[in-house]
Amino acid sequence: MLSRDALLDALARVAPASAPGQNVVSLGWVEGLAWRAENGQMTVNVSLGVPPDLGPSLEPLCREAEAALAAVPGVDRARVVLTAQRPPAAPAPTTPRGPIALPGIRRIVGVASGKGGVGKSTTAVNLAIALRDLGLSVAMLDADIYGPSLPRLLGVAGTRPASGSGRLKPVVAHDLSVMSIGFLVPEEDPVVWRGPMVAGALEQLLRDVDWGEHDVLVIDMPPGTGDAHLTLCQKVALDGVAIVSTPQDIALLDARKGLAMFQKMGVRVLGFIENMSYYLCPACGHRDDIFSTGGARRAAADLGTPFLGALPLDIQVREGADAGIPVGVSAPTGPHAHAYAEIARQIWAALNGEDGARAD
Ligand SMILES: Nc1ncnc2c1ncn2[C@@H]1O[C@H](COP(=O)(O)OP(=O)(O)OP(=O)(O)O)[C@@H](O)[C@H]1O
Repeated sequence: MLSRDALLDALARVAPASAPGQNVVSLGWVEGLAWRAENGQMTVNVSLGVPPDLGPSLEPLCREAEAALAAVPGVDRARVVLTAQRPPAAPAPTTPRGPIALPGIRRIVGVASGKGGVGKSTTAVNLAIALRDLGLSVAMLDADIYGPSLPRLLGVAGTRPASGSGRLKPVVAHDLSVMSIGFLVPEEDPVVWRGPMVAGALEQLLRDVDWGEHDVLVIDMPPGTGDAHLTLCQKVALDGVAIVSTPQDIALLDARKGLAMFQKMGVRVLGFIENMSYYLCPACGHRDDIFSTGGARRAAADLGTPFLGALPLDIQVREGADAGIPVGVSAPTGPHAHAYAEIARQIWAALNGEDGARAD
């Protein structure tokens, strides 16, 4: 049985030349450590938070750490990534702002869209998986009270959360700690709540849940700009939001509205993500820009907002969503997982102020 101690012992043998007598564990560089079976192979994911100036010179150390971990009995594969260390003054491990305190959650990121059906929830789930694969401990809140989709997308529809000492425990799916109104209300019941009830339900999902300790909480926000957004922006210490859009003009118009709303609420917009951006033929690899790709990139440039990346329209993404096994889980080394990983890395860097951007 693999244990955290065995993995830390292996990492304690990895010593950077810049710090004689020390190792990556004693230096406090091990920020994320997670392991799980991927396609029958026990895979260990580690993120090392290193001083920003040392980053580029430490790639060989990463490979050394991967070799040390792979030598631990029971480990088939190891993946080690570097992230720049947070400044020591960062207020970890709690997020103090916002009236709803979530002690134990270090960073909170929202995934939003200006309109429905652009693939926001699918993107949020795959980003959460990609953050997990950076070695981070990840929780997810489905803030779509009217149309919760996380239970289905994560293959845990029909699960009832356990409760203990008056608080609900998140449901664990693919190593993510998840809460959704969909676990509490039968899926076929249309939720016909008025605004204040939505706000109340959301607050309960945040407050009355024993979230535990996590590096990041990913909130799948409802589409559009409504009551739930106001509640989340006012009551939760959002560190930033990413806005998902498709390349079509109409969706972008809505995305711009979303951007304006968050800016008005003083929530930092981390950037735009273009979903269903292009079509990659699975047979020949040909790329087809069916929707005149690049709209979100251009809009981001116009609006002075970062562009976080483009994701293909792909049947594997949809099939994974329908089956409750996100494509990042079923094909962790495939091109989709890679595209989500690139965006997740930028988001994590931005949340930790490593992109040079100022948190508003
Ligand atoms: N990149 C993609 N390639 C193929 N299909 C996708 C992709 N992204 C999402 N989809 C599919 O598009 C549909 C809508 O996705 P999803 O439910 O994630 O959208 P949404 O924006 O969250 O919708 P809503 O706001 O209405 O909840 C789903 O069938 C999903 O499988």
